Amino acid sequence: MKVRIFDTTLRDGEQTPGVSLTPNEKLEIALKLDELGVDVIEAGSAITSKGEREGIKLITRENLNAEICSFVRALPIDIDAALECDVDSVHLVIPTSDIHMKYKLKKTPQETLECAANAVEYAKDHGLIVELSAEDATRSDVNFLIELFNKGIELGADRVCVCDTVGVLTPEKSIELFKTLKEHIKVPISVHCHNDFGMATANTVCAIRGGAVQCHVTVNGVGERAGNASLEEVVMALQVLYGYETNIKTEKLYETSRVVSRLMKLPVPPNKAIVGDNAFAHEAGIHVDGLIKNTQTYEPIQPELVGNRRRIILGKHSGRAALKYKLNLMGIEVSEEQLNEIYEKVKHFGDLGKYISDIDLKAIVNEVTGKHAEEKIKLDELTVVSGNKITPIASVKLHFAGEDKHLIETSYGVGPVDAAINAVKKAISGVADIRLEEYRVEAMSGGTDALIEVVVKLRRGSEVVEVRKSHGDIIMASVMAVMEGINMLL
Ligand SMILES: CC(=O)SCCNC(=O)CCNC(=O)[C@H](O)C(C)(C)COP(=O)(O)OP(=O)(O)OC[C@H]1O[C@@H](n2cnc3c(N)ncnc32)[C@H](O)[C@@H]1OP(=O)(O)O
Ligand SMILES: CC(=O)C(=O)O
Repeated sequence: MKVRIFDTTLRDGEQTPGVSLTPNEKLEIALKLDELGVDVIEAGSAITSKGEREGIKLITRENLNAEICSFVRALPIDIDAALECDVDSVHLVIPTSDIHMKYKLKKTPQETLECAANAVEYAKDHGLIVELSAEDATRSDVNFLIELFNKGIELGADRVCVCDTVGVLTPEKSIELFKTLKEHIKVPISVHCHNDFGMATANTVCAIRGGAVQCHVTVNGVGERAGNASLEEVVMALQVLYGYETNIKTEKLYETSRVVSRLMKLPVPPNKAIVGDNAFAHEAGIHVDGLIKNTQTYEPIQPELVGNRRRIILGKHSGRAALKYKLNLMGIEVSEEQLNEIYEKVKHFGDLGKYISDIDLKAIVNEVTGKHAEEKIKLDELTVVSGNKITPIASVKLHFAGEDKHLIETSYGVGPVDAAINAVKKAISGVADIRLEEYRVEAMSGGTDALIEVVVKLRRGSEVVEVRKSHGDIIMASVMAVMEGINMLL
């Protein structure tokens, strides 16, 4: 069976406290979602604001493959706002639990039912596809839920949706509830789960097993409070563990995750299933040994299937097989005796609480083999000028050891860090094509004099290095990290 994916990253996902997307950012995410293959894009809630409507309009103008939907309350004013944006469908929501009807809506169940019925009729009269959605459905009387859904269906609702608004569903209850609903509802049933108890993925998958045919999900599981069911988890669980099909091009999951993370300014936790940077990372020696022999020993799926990649990390838990593998990848040959010595040093640094980066490993190898890699390009001078009445400007003087020459370059930036890194990039542009793929500030203790840790990821062709540098000055930490990465790639 093929499950329809209704993506609500741009609506419920954008309700993540503190997140707000510009119209163009919404469009960028919508284009990625369409490429990914979602069936429905809930582009927003048209009544919310002028900017929200601008974003939805930008998306509807693209004529994407996905159905474009707006959230609406059961109110004509919301439906009119959605119509103004030219959406295909509305996610027409009405609360059905006693607590929501009594305290929030201030309506009796009968008045609520009439409110929903009028709204469905209004939306259908205006040519919209209607997904009639019961808010707080999982704390509602199931007979009332069925009555309300069937009233809506009578008036033309095309689909219905059961919302576990505060995430209190359990997998067992989910299967039972959807089995019951399927017996009484003759249109496609959708499920919308929240992650308050970390059960959103399990509850969504169980809803499908019970009889739902469409699920509401968000990229990276973003959303209100603890978030929504995560698109990547639900899709992969449905496909790999239960044998359902979806239209998702799974190899685009990782890149979609990173676009959403970047635009929403919400980092993806390293241990996030499927798209986390640790989802296919291994340190434990026994695991890495197994992986080298056959990746299936410690990976349920291949990282390429979801566009992620395998990472072998060296540290306290590493074994010799991992070390040999890493050295081999880096093109470093050592004797068995040197290997043992390097291995002991890796363990020693691990015991000190350190993780061994590629640079650390190279330094250890150099120490053991007596070869000292020279710094090919050295930062001689760095000057940065920034302030409230000046475009940040930086100049760097680099020393190229091999040719014994100096190069001075100047550049602007949006801030002093950007200006400094732009100046370095400009200076080395004639030497090698090295791109800065990722820049983040990872750890900051309190206080204006705190130590700043900067992480950069640089690429030269197919070679990628990640470097961390700490310094009390964020500009120095940033430039030192970039310079070290450049030297590694040269
Ligand atoms: C579970 C969910 O995720 S629901 C979706 C949540 N999304 C949003 O809230 C979108 C962003 N919201 C907004 O921009 C604003 O809340 C607006 C524009 C929708 C409304 O703003 P306001 O008119 O100032 O109303 P406010 O937000 O204070 O209160 C909500 C009103 O909608 C009513 N309402 C809530 N849900 C529904 C519904 N499904 N159908 C009909 N009316 C509803 C409430 O009863 C309340 O009405 P009242 O003012 O008569 O008491
Ligand atoms: C409609 C919705 O987003 C919810 O009930 O959670």
